[in-house]
Amino acid sequence: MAASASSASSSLLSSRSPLKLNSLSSLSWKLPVSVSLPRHHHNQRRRAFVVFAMDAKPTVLVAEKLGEAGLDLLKEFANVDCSYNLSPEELCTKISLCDAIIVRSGTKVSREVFESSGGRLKVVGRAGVGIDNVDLGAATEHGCLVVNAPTANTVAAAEHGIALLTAMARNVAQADASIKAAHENVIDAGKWQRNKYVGVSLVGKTLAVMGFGKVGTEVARRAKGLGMHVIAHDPYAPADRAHAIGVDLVSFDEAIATADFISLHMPLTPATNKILNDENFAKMKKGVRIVNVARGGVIDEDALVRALDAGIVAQAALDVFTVEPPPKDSKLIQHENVTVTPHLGASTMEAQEGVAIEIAEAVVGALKGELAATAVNAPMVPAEVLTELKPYVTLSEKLGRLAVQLVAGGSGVKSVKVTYASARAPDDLDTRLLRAMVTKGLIEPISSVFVNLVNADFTAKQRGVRISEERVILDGSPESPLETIQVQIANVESRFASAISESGEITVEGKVKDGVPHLTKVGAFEVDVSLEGNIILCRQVDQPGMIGTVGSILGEENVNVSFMSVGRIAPRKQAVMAIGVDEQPSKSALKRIGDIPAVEEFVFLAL
Ligand SMILES: NC(=O)c1ccc[n+]([C@@H]2O[C@H](COP(=O)([O-])OP(=O)(O)OC[C@H]3O[C@@H](n4cnc5c(N)ncnc54)[C@H](O)[C@@H]3O)[C@@H](O)[C@H]2O)c1
Ligand SMILES: O=C(O)[C@H](O)COP(=O)(O)O
Repeated sequence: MAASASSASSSLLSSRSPLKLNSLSSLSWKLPVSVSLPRHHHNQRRRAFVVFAMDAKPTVLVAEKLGEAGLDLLKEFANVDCSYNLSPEELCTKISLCDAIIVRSGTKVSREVFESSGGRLKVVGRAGVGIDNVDLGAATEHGCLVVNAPTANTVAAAEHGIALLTAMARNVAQADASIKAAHENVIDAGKWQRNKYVGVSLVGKTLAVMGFGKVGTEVARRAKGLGMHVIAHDPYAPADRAHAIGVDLVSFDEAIATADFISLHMPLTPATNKILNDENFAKMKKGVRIVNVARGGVIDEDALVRALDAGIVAQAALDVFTVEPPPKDSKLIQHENVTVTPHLGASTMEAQEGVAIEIAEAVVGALKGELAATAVNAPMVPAEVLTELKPYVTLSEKLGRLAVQLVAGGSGVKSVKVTYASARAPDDLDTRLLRAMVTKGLIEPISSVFVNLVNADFTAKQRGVRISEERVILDGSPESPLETIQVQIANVESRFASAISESGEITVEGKVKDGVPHLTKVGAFEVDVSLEGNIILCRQVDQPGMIGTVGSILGEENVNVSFMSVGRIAPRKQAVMAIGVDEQPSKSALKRIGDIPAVEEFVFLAL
């Protein structure tokens, strides 16, 4: 084995300047075109997005109100059609005449929209962060680039969070409604209810910020200014960033149990879906107050009504809902201790101007054939490259997912190294897609960001995660593109100490066997388990009967085991058992495994 190669920090789209894919002149907009790539892209030809002949002005449909500065930018380059409140049918009719569309969260850009465009629609611009209203799969299938504006509304969302917090504490909305209702009834003195609307003070109270990202950080700063004691829970945020503004990062349970106020700022992911539920409301201080300007789905809304009725939650202030607009008969909306706004977090003049400029620049850039740094769906990768790399793409993403789940809360991920062992010459292996997929695996489980080849490096850089790559050049014939991929996270603690290698990093390694990605190494331990379903890792004293004992527990708990593999340092010393399971074991099943005397530590990892 000849050792290695270069270490390169992420460079693709490493700044916000777009990557220019092609020249504009003399090319037609009607079809994606081919452009030559440099040597390290195998001299293959790939399709770029949209290209216009200089004489043909594209048409941009602006389907929801957009700030003037953004409209002006668009008009310099395109015909702009501002048509608001289109019905789905009207949108489908109009779209066949448009090359790009710009929306906020109120317009559904569905599969039907892409189908109705007859191939003309090339760019969707989301003037905001969340892209849940755009069918990304359909966009990609139709070769349509989706871009968003992820940063311009952060402060607006934070300010709205603070507005809801203070208004809720002082019953502003309820008191206002009561006086107005009284005036409609020709001044009913009884409605001048100074005693009913006595509020609570914020100073000295504990605020738990759940999700210490862009918005959460700004909320924390502002709450400190109000004299609140601010704690935060975010398993993936670096503790030093929190300390820098006087905020302590704490566990989820500590945050919800000690808070007088809880403000939600995490993305809606499978892990955060209904994270505030009956079980967690029961752990809260009686009389806690809750603010949500993140996504409605992070709260189990029925459980919140129960918690309000039981007096566990004294008040809630909500900007977002599982279904928007919420049904008219919603008990939550009608609850007297609940204050609501119609998803207004991003709705300030300033944020909308900022978002408008951000999205107009991205859409114009995309129409010119540039890959925008805020693109959220995949550009087209040459079919030949994709076919060969497909299992390695899956392997890369899953190794990233495993590695980040092994990080202990509060550690913060800053330095990741990806090592590719291959007999291919470096020029014959384009690792951008693999690096992007490792990044996707690392970042998506902990964020609302959609990561792909276009935005992976940008996203990593924005989050302060440095991804370096190393090549180990193997002897032999390069039949397959890669032998192994290793992902290492440095300077972190692990939830599973055995995942730390001798050199001190969380280390996971895998390879593709018969087209299927396998995990082959965890820390210093060699294992072999196919990366399908989920995985339990257990460190134990190597002794007879362990596989049977763990297998029996999982069998009794109706959890199907797909693979089991044991890697050990030496007979009767320590061993790591990797168990592939189809279902997520219950808490009690995991506890039973943890209670086996020979088991020293274990962790469940979702793929
Ligand atoms: N109401 C609005 O109009 C409005 C406006 C902007 C953003 N938002 C929403 O606010 C939320 C935050 O946006 P952002 O721009 O700050 O995103 P962000 O990606 O910058 O921050 C999200 C943070 O949540 C953390 N996180 C992930 N999983 C977590 C978990 N299980 N527990 C605790 N923290 C977790 C991440 O580590 C990250 O630091 C998103 O849901 C976004 O859609 C709403
Ligand atoms: O995702 C976002 O950016 C916010 O939720 C704001 O959505 P809006 O643009 O519809 O106000």
